Amino acid sequence: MTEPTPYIQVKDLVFRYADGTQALNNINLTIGEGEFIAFIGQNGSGKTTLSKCLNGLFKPTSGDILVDGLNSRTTPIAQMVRRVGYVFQNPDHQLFNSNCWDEIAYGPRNIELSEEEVKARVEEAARVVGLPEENYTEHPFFLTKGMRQRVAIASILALRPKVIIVDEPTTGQDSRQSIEIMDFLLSLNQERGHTIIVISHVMPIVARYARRVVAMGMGKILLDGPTDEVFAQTEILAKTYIEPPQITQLAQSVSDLGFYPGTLTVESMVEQYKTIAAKG
Ligand SMILES: Nc1ncnc2c1ncn2[C@@H]1O[C@H](COP(=O)(O)OP(=O)(O)OP(=O)(O)O)[C@@H](O)[C@H]1O
Repeated sequence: MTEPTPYIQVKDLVFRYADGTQALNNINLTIGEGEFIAFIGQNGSGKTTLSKCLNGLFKPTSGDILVDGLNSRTTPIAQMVRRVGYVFQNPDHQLFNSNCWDEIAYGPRNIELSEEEVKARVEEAARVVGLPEENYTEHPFFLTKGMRQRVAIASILALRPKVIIVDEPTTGQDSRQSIEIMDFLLSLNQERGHTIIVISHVMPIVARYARRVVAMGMGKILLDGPTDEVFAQTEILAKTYIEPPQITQLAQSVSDLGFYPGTLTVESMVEQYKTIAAKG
């Protein structure tokens, strides 16, 4: 597999909040173009803080973050958000305009694009997320949660960032809606070339969609690698109270029969079962 071109480089990152809480401790991380990554870890492990550092909302206490060659310490936030977008966990914390059009237009207007360019970007972003034209003038709060999330993503897309970080995209959604939003993020990754980072506590979703997992604990990176390899590291994961998906746990418990301990999906488990059964 060829290595993706590096787009974000995090070097010895430490982040401390104003009250002295050290949320990130010596983080080193490279994120490439076109990756689909999940940040996992128990509450308070530093996932959100790291994400806000990556898009320039927070400046490092020490260490450096280079995005597209620009150092986040010295790069104006308007330049950073054009490269790394962060979609809040709860769209209701992000949406504050009285209609969808103004919501999506807010970012492009804020970076002082011409009204013509703003219009083109809003139309494009609305089309990509599947927001019907009749909803343009509607207040976002009258939409379903799934649709509000799409408006939140559209408002980030309108800035055309290479990297989109989505904090807990499936919280409060049923399984059909979760698959819908994750399939949509996958299409942004595969069809439009965006690097996608999701923060998630839902391990079957992580197993199904992420190609790489960064597992955090106490402000540090505990594991970073291909999803199957990370989920095979049960002892390290247990330290941060992360349980691999049930299907992975099942494969691990019968690995002595020839099942791969990094099995991620039911489909893969069934295929392995057929092969093992055929051998008798
Ligand atoms: N505004 C703040 N001021 C002080 N400490 C904070 C602040 N926000 C977060 N923290 C602390 O920083 C640490 C990392 O928190 P962070 O929200 O980044 O973790 P997280 O992994 O995203 O958690 P969650 O899964 O609950 O969203 C925690 O100890 C948290 O209590």
